[in-house]
Parts: sequence; structure tokens; C-alpha cells
Amino acid sequence: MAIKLGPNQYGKAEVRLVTVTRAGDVHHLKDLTVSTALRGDLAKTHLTGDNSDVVATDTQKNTVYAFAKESPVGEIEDFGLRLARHFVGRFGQITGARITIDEHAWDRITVGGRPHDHAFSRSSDEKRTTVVTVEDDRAWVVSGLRDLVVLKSTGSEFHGFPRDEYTTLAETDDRILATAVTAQWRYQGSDIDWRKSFAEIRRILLETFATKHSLSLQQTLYAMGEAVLEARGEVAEIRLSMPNKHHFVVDLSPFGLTNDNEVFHAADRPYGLIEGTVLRDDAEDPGPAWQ
Ligand SMILES: O=c1[nH]c(=O)c2[nH]c(=O)[nH]c2[nH]1
Repeated sequence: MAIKLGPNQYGKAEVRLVTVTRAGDVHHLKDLTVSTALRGDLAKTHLTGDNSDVVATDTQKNTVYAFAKESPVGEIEDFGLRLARHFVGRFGQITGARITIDEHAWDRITVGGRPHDHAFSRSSDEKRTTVVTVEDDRAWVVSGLRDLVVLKSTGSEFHGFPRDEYTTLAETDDRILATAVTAQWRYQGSDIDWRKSFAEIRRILLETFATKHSLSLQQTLYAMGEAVLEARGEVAEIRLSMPNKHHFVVDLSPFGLTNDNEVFHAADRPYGLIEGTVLRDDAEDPGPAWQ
């Protein structure tokens, strides 16, 4: 029997990076969680403990902070590309790099009706995300968002599903539909305006969730992905993961009360988990974008 080393990567996970950029008295914040992962000829350290090819994860972390000082972080996709290209370009044994970044949102606090120069609040847990993969001189970018929590209080039905001896769920033609959207979309082409693309995709996801009359969360998921692909040529493929945050109508009949879709129990678990990919049939090859 022969045993060998399989695929491997290593890096510093979840480097917490906050930058403050000053424009006179007005401060701009970036709050990121950055993970690095390097790939390449790293057999020696695994097989013998010879670390002569190992770019220490501590060095990787320091590089993140130094790059944040040397020029403005900018869009997370650009920052990820700069870091990934640096590691692959600088170290011959490193042939691939993956940089994963979550951006945490801060809003300016309004004081007396005006946005404050340097005080911020966190209004939601939603994150803007990117995963940049560089191999030799090629790059792949998968961006997205996580924890975009949405709810519609009507415009959602669920019926027509098979019934067996274990089925108790009542059919409904009017229910609450709620989810926390995780979306990841794979870019194709070049010269992409990352900020605008993100804003437009987020808007399309929200508008489609709101306006599409839903016969299932699966149908809503597909409609959201389809709308993004129809409007945004720079997106080759989008993957969506949407927990069904169930809202159950509370039985008020023991109290002699009717409940006309007014009082709900918001269950936190278990939850249905609806996941799917929507893609162009002529999409560019994904390469290592998802691996
Ligand atoms: O939109 C839904 N899809 C399902 O697959 C499902 N299953 C379930 O119990 N409720 C729902 N709702």
C-alpha cells in the first residue's frame, strides 16, 4: 500500500483588519475579515518537516496589514487580487493563492440630522464577501453576500406537495416567507466595476424576492438567480443558500380566538434549507473558482 500527500493548502484564517482613512475631518472605515490560503509545492514540510518552502502564516497575516497601509484597501475584490498576486509572484514554490474576505458594514451615526464625521453604528450582520483565487497568472473572483435577512408577510403559498403517513403540514395559499440569503456569484470577463456590480446584484435579489409571487422558496431562489443573470452579463453563475425561516400560525382556538394570519411563532430550528445554482449554459469554465 502506498500512501501519499493529497491536495493541501495553508494560510492565516480570519485576520481582523480595520482601516481608518481620513478625508480632512471625515473618517472612512473598512472592517474586514481576511483569510489567506497558499497552494504549491509544499510536500517537504508535510513529509519531512523541512520548512524551507513554508511562507509562515504569520508572514501572511503581516502582509495583509502592510498592504492595507501601503495603498488604500479599496474594493475587497481588488485587495484580494493584490494579495493573491503578491504571494504567487513573490514565492516560486507558491503556485496558487486564495484570499477570502468578508466586509462588515458600518453606517454613519446621524447627529441632528447630519451624518457624523467619525461615529458609526452596525445596523445588521449582513456581510459583503469575496473569494479570489489566483493560479500562476490567472484569476477567478467569486463575490457575494451573507446574512441578508428578508421577510414578506404575504405573496407566498406552498401546496401541492406529496402526502404520506408522515405528512402533517397544512397546505397554504398565504404564508410568511422569510430567509437569510447567502449568495455567491462567479464573475467572468474583465474590467468589472466591483462596487456597482455588487450594489446592482443586491438590489435585484431584494426586488425579486419582494415582487415574485412565491409558490415555493425553491421557485423564489431560481427567480432571484435568473434575474441576476438576465441583468448582469459579468455574472457567469450564482449560487444561493436560503434557510426557510418558518413562521407558524399560532393556534389561538383554545382561547376562543381566531387567527387570521396575524399571530405567528417564529421558529429558529429546525429550518428548511433550500440551496441551488443558476448558471448560463455558455458560462466561462469555473477553473478552481469554487475549490
Ligand atoms: O417553500 C417551501 N419549500 C419546501 O420544500 C418546503 N417544505 C416545507 O415543509 N415547507 C416548504 N416550503
